[in-house]
Amino acid sequence: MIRTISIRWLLQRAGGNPHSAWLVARSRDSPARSLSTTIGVKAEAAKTEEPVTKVVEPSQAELLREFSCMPVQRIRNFSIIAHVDHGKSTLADRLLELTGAIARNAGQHQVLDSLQVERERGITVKAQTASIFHRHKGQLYLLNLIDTPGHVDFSNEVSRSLAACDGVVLLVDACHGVQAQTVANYHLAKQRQLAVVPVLNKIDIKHANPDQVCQDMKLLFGIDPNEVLRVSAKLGTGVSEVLERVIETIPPPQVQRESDFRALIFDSWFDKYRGALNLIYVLNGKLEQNQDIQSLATKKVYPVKSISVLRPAECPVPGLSAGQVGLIACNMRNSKESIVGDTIHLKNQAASAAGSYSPQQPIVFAGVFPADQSKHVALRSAIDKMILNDSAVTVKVDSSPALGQGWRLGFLGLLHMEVFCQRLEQEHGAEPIITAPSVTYRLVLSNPKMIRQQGRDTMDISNAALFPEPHCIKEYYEPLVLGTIITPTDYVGQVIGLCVERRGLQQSSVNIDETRILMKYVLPLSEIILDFHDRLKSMSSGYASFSYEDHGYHLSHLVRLDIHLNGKPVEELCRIVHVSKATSVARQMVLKLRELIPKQMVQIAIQACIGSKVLARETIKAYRKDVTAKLYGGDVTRRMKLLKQQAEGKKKMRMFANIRVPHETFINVLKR
Ligand SMILES: Nc1nc2c(ncn2[C@@H]2O[C@H](COP(=O)(O)OP(=O)(O)OP(=O)(O)O)[C@@H](O)[C@H]2O)c(=O)[nH]1
Repeated sequence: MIRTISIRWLLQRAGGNPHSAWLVARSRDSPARSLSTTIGVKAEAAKTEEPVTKVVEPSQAELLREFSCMPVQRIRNFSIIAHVDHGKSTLADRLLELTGAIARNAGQHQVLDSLQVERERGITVKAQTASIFHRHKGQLYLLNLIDTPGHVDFSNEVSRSLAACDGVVLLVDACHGVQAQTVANYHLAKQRQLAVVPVLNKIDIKHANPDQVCQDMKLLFGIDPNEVLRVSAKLGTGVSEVLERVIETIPPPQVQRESDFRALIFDSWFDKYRGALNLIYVLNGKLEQNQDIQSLATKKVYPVKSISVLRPAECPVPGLSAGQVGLIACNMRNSKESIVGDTIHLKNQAASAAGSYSPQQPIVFAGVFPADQSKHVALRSAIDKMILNDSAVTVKVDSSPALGQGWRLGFLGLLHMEVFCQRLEQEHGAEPIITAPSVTYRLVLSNPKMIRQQGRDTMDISNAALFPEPHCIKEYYEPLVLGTIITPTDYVGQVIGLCVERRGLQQSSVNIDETRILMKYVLPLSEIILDFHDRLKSMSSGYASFSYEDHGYHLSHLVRLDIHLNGKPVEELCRIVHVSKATSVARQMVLKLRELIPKQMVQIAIQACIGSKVLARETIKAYRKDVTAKLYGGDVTRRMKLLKQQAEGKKKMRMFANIRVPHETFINVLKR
């Protein structure tokens, strides 16, 4: 006989506390008692002497009810951090499946990589949050999981995610071992004093070497090999132990429920109907719908229109308490109002800043202009919506005689820039022109007239078009980075060759084990932003890895390299380069442009120059229509006449030549 008990009735019997009712549901001492005090159970009784109690998983509605009254002690906030492709999103999938947040075998992979650009490129570019419930030793826990990106260009996403966490799952691929981004992310977590759960992934792969990787983790991070969990995120092996370890090792949030409401905005995005949505981490007190909140940065007041929790789909909840993560809509309109890193509190209550998160400083700058000035407003609105979702991008108004009004955007790397532009196109239908990206150089001016204009004797410049004449400059400085490279010893020669070619200076070299080496190099930032990572990967069959940190400015000698098409300078293509690289860069650029610019009705001369000195030149021949095709036999003079007419027509056309340069040329020309 199966009896199903009404949840409402059981809740009443348990004094309205679903959790205590749930606990009793698990006791199996007497059939009568279990039947009368159990929530969500079906009891199979009578058939056997020993009654069997079957616990049914709580429904979504019950879980959300649990959410509202979840004590802080049963909340864990953690991020999954790792090097690129070590399996973070796959592990997140398994955790979501295991906890019932998504259906098993739904055929969807990397569920949290929901952006089109993430699916197309197979990489995570945005950290994504999911609140999941898991029962451990009879108690239900709320786990806020954040899947972070692994690529160095999106490290801002990792830092902002860690601001809302008390611990991390440090995932390491059992085949590739510890990589440069593993080291960088581990130190980021340690700086914030977060608990670390070390996990080895991909143990199902035949040539995986988990013991060796554990030894490397011991050497580099001092992690005891016995503490390292071994899982296969793909097959699901050992994944439940990860959840158990998260609950046991990561401390509950250090928050106060009794004090006034205070929360950190750690992500935001734009919704067509509701405006800017803010993902918040509540540090103190409680927030409920229709309360008025105030931004600490702007002092503006907003009514809370809706509150929801991400599971990973949005589920409305009546309120959020300290320690919880949730999404609020409150009529904020743009990135000037919804600021990632800002603190919100209740209206007219004093509050201090909630978190120590501040976005990373961009290192690569590029001009972004509408292809047609009539699209200026649409592009501005698209950029504004995008920076709401990507707080690492900086925007300044810019203008160019050739391209009109636009913006100068700052990014964390070339991939970041490419992804941003791809998202502008895919998510907002904008197709801007992007100028050659550049780092910020520092110039000490010598010309008193220039100094008077600038008001100071140094000038920071990232736009090559504004590079002053050489006689105005006393000293040039360029930004450096301290790079960490981990490579198998087999490729050490090629990797050192690449670093030397990129003007790198070796600082140290340590053998991690017999097969791998960790090297530190000081490199000019301009030499690594474009294709250093790709070259490193391809020369080491994908095994070497690279991460970097700021290393200040260094004296240098720079020149401005101009590109002329049929004698006219193309401002978008001019670049600032080190003097020792000018000729080789000039040669590469003209050859690349010859490939990238399609043949047109006129001949195109491509020249790379410093001032009036031409360093390299290539020509793209014009299309030639076969005007003699219709002739059959006949006199040769007739043929000559037609060709002469064609040549005259072309001469005329060249005078009005308007060369079409495809949009993507401006980025692709820089890839070697
Ligand atoms: N054999 C095997 N493959 C795995 C395992 N976990 C992940 N993979 C594969 O590794 C690749 C990368 O997995 P992702 O989950 O996208 O890696 P990620 O760390 O999220 O990548 P980024 O976010 O771009 O840094 C995918 O092809 C996965 O199928 C595993 O346990 N075993």
